[in-house]
Amino acid sequence: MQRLSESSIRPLIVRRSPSGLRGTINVPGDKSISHRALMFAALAQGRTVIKGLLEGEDVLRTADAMRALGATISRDGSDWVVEGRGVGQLREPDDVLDMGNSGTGARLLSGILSSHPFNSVMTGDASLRSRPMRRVTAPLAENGACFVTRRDERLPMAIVGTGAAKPLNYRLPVASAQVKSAILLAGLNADGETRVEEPVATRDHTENMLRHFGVPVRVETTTDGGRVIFLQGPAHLTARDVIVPGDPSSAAFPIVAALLLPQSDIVIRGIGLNPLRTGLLTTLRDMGGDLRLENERIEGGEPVGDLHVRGSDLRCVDVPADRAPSMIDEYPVLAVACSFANGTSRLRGLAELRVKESDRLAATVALLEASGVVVRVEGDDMLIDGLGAGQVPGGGKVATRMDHRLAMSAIVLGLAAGQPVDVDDTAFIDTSFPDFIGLMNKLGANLGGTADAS
Ligand SMILES: O=C(O)C1=C[C@@H](OP(=O)(O)O)[C@@H](O)[C@H](O)C1
Ligand SMILES: C=C(OP(=O)(O)O)C(=O)O
Repeated sequence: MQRLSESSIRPLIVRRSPSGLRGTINVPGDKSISHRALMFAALAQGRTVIKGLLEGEDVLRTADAMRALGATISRDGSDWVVEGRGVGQLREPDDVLDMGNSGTGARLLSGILSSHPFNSVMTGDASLRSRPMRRVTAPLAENGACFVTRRDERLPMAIVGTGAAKPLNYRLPVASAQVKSAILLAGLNADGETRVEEPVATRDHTENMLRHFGVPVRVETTTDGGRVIFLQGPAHLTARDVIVPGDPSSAAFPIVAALLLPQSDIVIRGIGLNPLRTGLLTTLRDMGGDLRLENERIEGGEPVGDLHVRGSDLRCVDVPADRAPSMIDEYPVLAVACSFANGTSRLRGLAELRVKESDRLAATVALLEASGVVVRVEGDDMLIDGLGAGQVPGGGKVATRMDHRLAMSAIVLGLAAGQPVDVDDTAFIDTSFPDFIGLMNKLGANLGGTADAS
């Protein structure tokens, strides 16, 4: 498969859409669930068939890593087939594991590698090499593994795993499903009970999928809305087929674009509706967005539905900090929606945005300011002075900083703004949403004005 290269850039000039968006689409498979499906299938005994796997760059890196660790992974039509090795049975990789742009791949894999008795080395692209790893290496080192990172706790890092991992008892200092999952994955090959406490509930795909693979996971809810997760190791995973729902974080882009363009009327089929992922839908409804769920059902153990979206006049919103984990990747595109709303919006508690593929707090401010929107940061909150439907001047040049969500947010902004928006590079969209531009064009977005690559 082709791999993203930091030197092949794809600029795009985005012009206002001539009409509203119309049509019915499916978005690609959920990225979080896709990473986990490959990892858990590799840790299971037997053969797992995965339907709807996201074939984005981030997930393909995870597939490569699990192959390097001894799993057999192949594509059969549109299905992916994994012959697993079993917990504790992965083998030492004979080369560096390159996780590309993916924080989820790197953090979750650290948990697996820490509790296997061999050595490995992990790296990533320039974006991933700038992201903090201490949040996983600090707790995981307590299970007996040893990590040698660069001096500032960044990748590349060497991991000396242990075959006699101690179970961890850890309270997360930040709301992070990646850290929670890394600890649970390490616990699969530890001797005894692993306990992870999260002060705010984060996406629970790891807990759900472990149960699906036959591992008893106990969850208690704390009085202040947090959760404690218990897992008994060593655990045995039995191969079970997986169906991956459409990614609500990817759906966010066509959803916001349709809301901002009058006369839009679209349906997105089969979106994952796990309640720990639907903060954006709640927020857009609070803003007056015309969003209707149809055909709600359970598929592959996760709630899914079809979402009907119509162009809407939006009003400003005040988003509480405790909603952040349920929409953490959606803030850049929500900020775009707020720019076209009436009144000043306040998005609270966004500290974690500073450590994503880019500093998304700074990058979102730059994205909006370049197109004539007044926006400011107060502590960890972002305040956006909305200009009203169709009133954002546009004309900005956007630096996407190796960040797929920024590139897609800039495209949504450009589709609804007055003047063309100049996006420096759209290549990283392939990490999570291959053919995003093709799908938007299918809805009538008319994204064609590619500038010359330089
Ligand atoms: O566990 C996961 O699959 C993810 C968790 C989130 O990261 P954090 O755990 O850092 O919040 C999210 O931003 C990321 O895109 C996917
Ligand atoms: C933060 C993201 O992903 P990751 O942490 O896996 O790089 C994202 O997809 O927005």
